[in-house]
This record gives sequence, structure tokens and C-alpha cells, in this order.
Amino acid sequence: MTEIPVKIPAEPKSAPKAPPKHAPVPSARKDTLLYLDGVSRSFDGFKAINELSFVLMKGEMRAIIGPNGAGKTTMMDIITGKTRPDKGDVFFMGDVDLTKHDEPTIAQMGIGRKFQKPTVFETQTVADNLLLSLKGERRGIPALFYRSNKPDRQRIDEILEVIRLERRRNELAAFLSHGQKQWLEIGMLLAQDPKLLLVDEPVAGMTDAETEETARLLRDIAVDHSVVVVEHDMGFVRDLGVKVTCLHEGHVLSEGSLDHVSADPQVIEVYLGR
Ligand SMILES: Nc1ncnc2c1ncn2[C@@H]1O[C@H](COP(=O)(O)OP(=O)(O)OP(=O)(O)O)[C@@H](O)[C@H]1O
Repeated sequence: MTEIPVKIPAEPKSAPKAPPKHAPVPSARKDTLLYLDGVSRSFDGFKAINELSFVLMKGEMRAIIGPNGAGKTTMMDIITGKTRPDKGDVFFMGDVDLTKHDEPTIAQMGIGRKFQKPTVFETQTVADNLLLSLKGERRGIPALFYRSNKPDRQRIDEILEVIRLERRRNELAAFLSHGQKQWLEIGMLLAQDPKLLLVDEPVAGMTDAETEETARLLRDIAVDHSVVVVEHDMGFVRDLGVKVTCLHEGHVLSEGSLDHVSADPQVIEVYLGR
């Protein structure tokens, strides 16, 4: 009997390895949430940010201090995409180049910013302010027409507890004190489930008791969030109990514990004016 030749398929050549989708994160940026290096930005020839390097690790809370005009706001503007740097690296979560994204995209990526002045919806209740801020499809739907589901209500309850407003949940935001409006706005940021919260001068205009409570509130939030707080109030910064970065002329002048920074002769000279 004639054997039918069986054609044995040739062994497939091992497929060439596909290049990794993303280049590996350089070790300097590994585990960083924010990584700024050599960042500069001028306005009409004036260097508001000058070779700024700043690193925030995942899960860290940092306080940023510095005299007026030190570049704190411009730094936040660069991180959030409001201002483009002239040069330098700005990375989020190790490998996301923030200089290539616009402001709405950066917010979507999980960088939430709270400006100094509270901007809550005064004619809505405290709970509805949070409901309207929750991440998801309900954005833009008037609270009146949106039926919250159980997970939403649970999340709102959790946030109300963090921001110390459980007992005010059904009151209009207009009736809150200035400090409570600030807390509500922090809660509205939390409702967006951000990876990083940037909080600009949260205690300006607050009573002493509110200021002390805000330090506790931010410490609670920092247990499971990364936070950058820009603040002038040194008592409050001390209560935060975190690493401090002092900016001056768009550059890091000193960094470390508040005791270390406030004992730095350069800081004493330029910041404390002594
Ligand atoms: N859009 C702009 N055009 C021109 N100059 C600007 C602009 N934005 C910031 N500057 C200048 O850059 C410098 C840094 O300003 P920035 O607001 O970042 O400082 P800051 O540390 O936030 O100050 P403050 O504590 O007073 O808020 C200031 O001299 C400011 O006048």
C-alpha cells in the first residue's frame, strides 16, 4: 500500500516579541504620583517657575508654603494643565506626561483641584451638592430628576462623615458657614474619586476651630488619598504634620519637616523676613 505522505507543518517560528506598550518607568519616577523635574515657565520674561523639581510619592500628603509670588499657584496650574511649562518634565503616576494633556483630560485622569474660594451650589442641599459631583453619568442631571441608588447614597453618607456635615445634609449649602462650604467643596472633590487632591489655601477666612478641624479632616482624607495643600497658615501646616516644601522664586528653597524648613537660614531670610 502506498503511504500517503503526511505533510507535517513546519514548526512555527517563534513570533518576534511585541515591544512593550509603554516604555518602562525610569526608576526615578517609579512609585511617584507626581514627578516634576527641571520645570520652568516665564511670563513676559519673568521666571515664575524656574528649574523646579518636585516629587510626591503615592499616598503622600505634602504642604507647600512660600511667600507671595513664590510660584505656588503657577505650579498647581502646570500640574492641572491650565498653564503649559516652557520646559521640563511633568509626570503623573510615573508615566503619564501631563504636558501632553489639556485641563479637562487631566481632571478626568484623577487630579482634583480645590481653589481658595468655595464654589458650591448654594441653592442645592449639602447632600445634593455631593450627588451632583459623584463620578458617572449623573453629572449635569438636575438633582431633582436624578434618583440616587444605594451605592450613591452609601458613598454620600461616607463623604458626609469625612467632611463633618452629616447633620447638615438636608440644608441648603447657602446656610453653611464659610468653613463648612470649604469642607463641602472638599467633599465634592472626593465624590469624583480623585487620585490626587490639590487644595489651595483651604483655611483662609476660617475660624480657629474650623482651621483645627480642617487639619484633622485632611489627615483623615490622606489616609487613603494623595494630597497637596498650599497654605500660608503655619499653625495649620504644623497640625497637618507632613513634609513641607518651601518655594521661592519658582524654585524649591527648602524641604523637610516644618521644624527643619523653618530653621533653614535661607527660609528665615526670604520667607519669614527676619
Ligand atoms: N498669567 C500671568 N501673567 C503674568 N505674570 C504671572 C502670571 N501668573 C503668575 N504670574 C507671576 O508669577 C509669579 C508667581 O505667581 P504665583 O501666583 O504662582 O505665586 P504664588 O506663590 O501662588 O503667590 P500667592 O501666595 O500670592 O498666591 C508672580 O510674580 C506673578 O505675578
